Amino acid sequence: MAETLTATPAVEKQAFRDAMAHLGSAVNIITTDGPGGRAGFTASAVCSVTDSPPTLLVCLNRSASVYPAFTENQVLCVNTLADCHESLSNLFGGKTPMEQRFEAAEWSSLSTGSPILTDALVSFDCKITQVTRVGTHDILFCEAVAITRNDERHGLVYFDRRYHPLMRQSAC
Ligand SMILES: NC(=O)c1ccc[n+]([C@@H]2O[C@H](COP(=O)([O-])OP(=O)(O)OC[C@H]3O[C@@H](n4cnc5c(N)ncnc54)[C@H](O)[C@@H]3O)[C@@H](O)[C@H]2O)c1
Ligand SMILES: Cc1cc2c(cc1C)N(C[C@H](O)[C@H](O)[C@H](O)COP(=O)(O)O)c1[nH]c(=O)[nH]c(=O)c1N2
Repeated sequence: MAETLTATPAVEKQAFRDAMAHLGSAVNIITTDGPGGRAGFTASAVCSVTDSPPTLLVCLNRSASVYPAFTENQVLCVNTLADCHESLSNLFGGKTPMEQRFEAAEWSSLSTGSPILTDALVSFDCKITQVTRVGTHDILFCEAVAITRNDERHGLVYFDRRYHPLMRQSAC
């Protein structure tokens, strides 16, 4: 007997989002620069994939205003935010004009030319090596070509739709 195909997902979008709000995650500003222009957005959908070659993934909504810049430049930097970066995260989280986003912090560059946030916890300067399309998002697989770290700062976590500082354990 033919199986009935249905467009209704087993879990509704809102139920999925409510559930995902229970997963704490680091907060990152993903930046790029190149022929497609300078752009940046806040992302929590970031994780390590493999260390050989050193690869992270970043999930980017194709409807975001920054999407064309990332696809054209093919490079990006994952700037992981510290506890002092809550307002910067909101600024890069949508709607604000691009110049205004970048004016709010200091930037340098490493290897690819993507903006490096000078006081980030860690910055992974990357080239995009592979892209997989899933639903509304593109999964960008990114190979790190340079890294800069700040080992003193405290972290920032997004959990339950709010920001929380994440303290380093002091040395004993
Ligand atoms: N992966 C993403 O695209 C993502 C992640 C976090 C937040 N956001 C956006 O930031 C804003 C505030 O988010 P919030 O966490 O305060 O409340 P929310 O209710 O919009 O989201 C709750 C959680 O659901 C997930 N989520 C939200 N939108 C998603 C999407 N389009 N695709 C996949 N997962 C998604 C995230 O894990 C998020 O933390 C919203 O506009 C949201 O869409 C997007
Ligand atoms: C805490 C938090 C976390 C995320 C986001 C927002 C916030 C506040 N946003 C949304 C993303 O930052 C926003 O869509 C972009 O800034 C693009 O917005 P404009 O289209 O330029 O207004 C987001 N978008 C995305 O494509 N992938 C992600 O992982 C996340 N994560």
